[in-house]
Amino acid sequence: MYEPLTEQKAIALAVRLGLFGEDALLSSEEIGDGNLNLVFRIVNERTNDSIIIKQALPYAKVVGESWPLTLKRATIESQALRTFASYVPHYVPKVYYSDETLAITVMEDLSHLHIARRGLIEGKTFPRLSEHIGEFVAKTAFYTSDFGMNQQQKKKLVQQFTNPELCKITEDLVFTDPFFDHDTNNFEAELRADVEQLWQDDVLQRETAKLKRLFLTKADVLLHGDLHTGSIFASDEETKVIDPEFAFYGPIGFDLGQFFANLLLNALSRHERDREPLFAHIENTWDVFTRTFAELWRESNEPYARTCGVLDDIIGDALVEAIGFAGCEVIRRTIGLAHVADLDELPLERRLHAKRHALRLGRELIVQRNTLTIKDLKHLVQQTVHVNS
Ligand SMILES: Nc1ncnc2c1ncn2[C@@H]1O[C@H](COP(=O)(O)OP(=O)(O)O)[C@@H](O)[C@H]1O
Ligand SMILES: CSC[C@H]1O[C@H](OP(=O)(O)O)[C@H](O)[C@@H]1O
Repeated sequence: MYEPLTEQKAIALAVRLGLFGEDALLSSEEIGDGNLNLVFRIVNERTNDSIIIKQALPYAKVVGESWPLTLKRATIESQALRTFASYVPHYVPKVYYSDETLAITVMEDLSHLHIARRGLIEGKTFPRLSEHIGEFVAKTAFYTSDFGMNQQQKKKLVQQFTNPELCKITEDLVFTDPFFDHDTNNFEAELRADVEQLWQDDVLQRETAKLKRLFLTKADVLLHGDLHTGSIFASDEETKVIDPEFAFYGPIGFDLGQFFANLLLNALSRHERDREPLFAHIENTWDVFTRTFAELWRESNEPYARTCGVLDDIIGDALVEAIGFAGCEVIRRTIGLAHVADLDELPLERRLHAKRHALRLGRELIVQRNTLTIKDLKHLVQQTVHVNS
């Protein structure tokens, strides 16, 4: 039977599963700071060995029981971690155990690393973050695509990772609600005029509709589905991606777009002189992604993989998508239901300035996505900073 764990019940579960030695002295702490789930850290105080037990609640934690949410997301998460581990084991936590009924994933404790969002807010640079995320996205995308795996097998994976309830959250919170006067939106009263301008922007809405349609229909690759900087643990040497409960088959540019957007949001939270490391990470992620994907492409059994221009078309589409999806993420993290600490922790005047900037940047990313290069993102940030402010 499903029941939500408490700190004590999490210890009892760890003992029942035999995850520690018999003489272990266990302590437990609920450390979840995300929007949806419980996360318990269990430590053997005698040896300092530790594990993480993550449990889905039957509702969205950030809203409460009025927003019921499938427990199946825990199974999607553990299966996605295992699938990613078969391609990039060094970039995901080890999964020790999972249970569909209890909606739990027991995994490696990564507490020696920093959540990338918090580290970036504190000014850390994580020099290898972009190299690692570029490789993570390229390998998981290629090996789960029709170019990197048996195409019949891929159709089975598409079924396995059909994730309608979690996709619906993204369809609503990323692609729809922020672009209309919807009651999930949440923004400072001082931003109302800027937001109302956005709601009346027909060009923006038409382009966002195209991006939403891609998200709804384009089953390219197995995505993480929520690859923001709060879903990444990092240090100077290591990077680990967590929390793939939104995993599903979607457009190749989506994970890159989420990642770029959250780097851009952190850049906007900083003084102009301190933004360069974020732009460098964006450009390097893209370089590593394209180089790695192109190398893997040579392994493809698809006859069209050897047709001149096909790889360029895929990479070109990925960039246009990534820039457009980044624009949607920038806007929703500014005025939608789920914000980012990078902006929300700024003092009011700086916050309002950064959020107005984010709204303009998000719009231009969406509307101009077909003509921008990766290097243009930095210039776009510079161009959109002072307009009308
Ligand atoms: N494997 C892990 N090791 C250490 N801490 C973790 C691990 N997984 C999650 N956490 C902690 O729990 C927090 C919430 O986890 P997350 O998977 O993002 O939950 P949610 O799905 O609710 O967003 C993370 O920010 C991190 O502090
Ligand atoms: C009501 S869910 C809002 C938001 O939360 C998810 O993020 P996370 O679980 O990492 O905190 C996801 O981004 C959803 O859009």
